[in-house]
Amino acid sequence: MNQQNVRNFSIIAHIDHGKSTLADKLILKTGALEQRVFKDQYLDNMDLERERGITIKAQTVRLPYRSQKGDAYTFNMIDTPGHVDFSYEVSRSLAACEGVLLLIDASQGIQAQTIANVNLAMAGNLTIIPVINKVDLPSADPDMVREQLEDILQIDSTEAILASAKQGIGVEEIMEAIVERIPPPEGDPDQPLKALLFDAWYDLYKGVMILVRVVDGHLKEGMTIQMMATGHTFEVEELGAFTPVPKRIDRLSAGEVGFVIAGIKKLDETKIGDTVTEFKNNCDKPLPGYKDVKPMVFSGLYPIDGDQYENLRDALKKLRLNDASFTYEPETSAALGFGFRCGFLGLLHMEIVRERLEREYNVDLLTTAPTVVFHLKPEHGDMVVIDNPSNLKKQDRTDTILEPYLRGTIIVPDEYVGVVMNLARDRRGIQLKMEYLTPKTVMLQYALPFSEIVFDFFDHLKSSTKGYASFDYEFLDFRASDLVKLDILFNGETVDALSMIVHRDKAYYRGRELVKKLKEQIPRQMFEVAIQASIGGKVIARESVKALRKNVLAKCYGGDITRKRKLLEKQKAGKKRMKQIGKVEIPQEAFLAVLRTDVK
Ligand SMILES: Nc1nc2c(ncn2[C@@H]2O[C@H](COP(=O)(O)OP(=O)(O)OP(=O)(O)O)[C@@H](O)[C@H]2O)c(=O)[nH]1
Repeated sequence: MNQQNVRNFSIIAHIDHGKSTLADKLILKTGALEQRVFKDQYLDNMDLERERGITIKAQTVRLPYRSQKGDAYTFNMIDTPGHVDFSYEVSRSLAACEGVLLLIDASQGIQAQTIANVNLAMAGNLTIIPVINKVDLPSADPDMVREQLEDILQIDSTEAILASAKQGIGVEEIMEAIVERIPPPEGDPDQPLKALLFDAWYDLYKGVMILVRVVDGHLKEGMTIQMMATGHTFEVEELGAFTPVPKRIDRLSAGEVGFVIAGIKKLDETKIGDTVTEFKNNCDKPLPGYKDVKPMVFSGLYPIDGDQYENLRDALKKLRLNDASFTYEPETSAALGFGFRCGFLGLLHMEIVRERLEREYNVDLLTTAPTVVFHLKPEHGDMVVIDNPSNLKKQDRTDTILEPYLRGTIIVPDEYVGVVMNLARDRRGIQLKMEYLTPKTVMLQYALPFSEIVFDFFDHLKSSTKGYASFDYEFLDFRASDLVKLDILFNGETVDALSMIVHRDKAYYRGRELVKKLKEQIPRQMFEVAIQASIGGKVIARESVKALRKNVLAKCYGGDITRKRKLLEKQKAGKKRMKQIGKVEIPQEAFLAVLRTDVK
């Protein structure tokens, strides 16, 4: 394909503004896939994505398009995820594009992630085609969105296309705009190969597959390639593109996007953001690459049944092949035995990993309460990373504990400004900025401790603003805070997996709330269970669960042995998600009780 007739673009939007629906329509309209084989949201092919209706992993498809003037084009379309946990995938995708379709819901208008994504696109000097979507809705207000485009994003609103991805309105116009407005890729086909590796995953049948955008030169089968950051060399076995079904092609030229299979055994041998070049005919210098993504939220994963430890290790290894953004390493807990400490990008990411492990690899898991990562700086000596509160052993007065802060951006109608300010203050937020975007819409920016927002901030924000607020965040820095370790004891024994690090001013409140919630979660046992919260050895709260003897067999008068067995089986199943700690049996829910306590 002539380089002049290639268009590489992404669709960016706030969550639920209709990216996947539009992507589907583009696939259908270009005739890449027949209606017969088409399933809604074709690109969301992971089961979980389909069930939750969200896009997790960015997908790329190559689409043929014949313009109204009759010329043939190739579109490379990259669908991007909308949730803030996965925003690193967005910036990755954008580096492979010359333009974006900026989708805005006509009834909701510009939201926090719209702004974050536009900033990324502008930083990458990409052409932006604004699309006002969902114009079919009775509540659609395209004029309001046009005004916002001008006022908030400084984008010429006459360029906006009115569309309904659902009903197929405006799709032709969008495809023509892609041809007319997005420039073809630059790059010199006669230079040595220079390609950006922007995604990689492990395919059960084909092994590691990498997705590249060729900048200069070309790739062809049989070529020996070299990864510039790692130095590894491989021979190209197969090249192809998703159309959306994988299709083999023998050459990828400057400006094109496609996948490469090159006998790469482990995902670790590839580095996303790396530059791929030809071995012995290297390009002069690598492309700028990406910042490494670091997990922000940590939690312990333990097999319910200790015998499943090796299975869990295997499952984690396999899953990591497909998701390099999550990390794991073995850890032991006095309470829970052998397990793994895992790092995630955020809570949604954590839930997804947990579900995939249980569903795809069939291991029953116990998850401990998530925590953010802290830095401990002793007066003398090196900084220690604390990704598990129980590792914070003894605190010296001279120790400094630092916690991660985020820059949170909130956009709300002006009548909710007071409510948002109160909420941010309760969460130790420091206001950085307040700006009227339009006479009725306000943007507030706060420096917020991550630990204060990780669990329930967004829910509170949504409910206190009747759903009108939108929120986006990015990592800011680590700051010293007055933090203490809160321990939980059952009958005098500390349960390390329940420890947490909290701000001193909130420690009493959190301790009291947590023991109350735990009391609700712990089933009555044959003896009384005392639940205590303590800080530095001093007990600050206590509740107790009264003793009870639950005799399931009492109901079985007579000697019906099958019935008796059934009841015992039932009781055993009920215990599945219990963990024996000392003499006390603790259900999974108890470990997550902290998620149900108000952070305030
Ligand atoms: N009425 C109407 N609904 C739409 C339109 N486009 C999308 N929707 C609906 O909006 C919801 C979200 O659409 P998606 O395409 O999943 O949104 P998304 O932006 O891809 O969401 P994420 O992948 O989770 O970021 C779905 O229920 C769609 O059916 C439209 O033009 N009109």
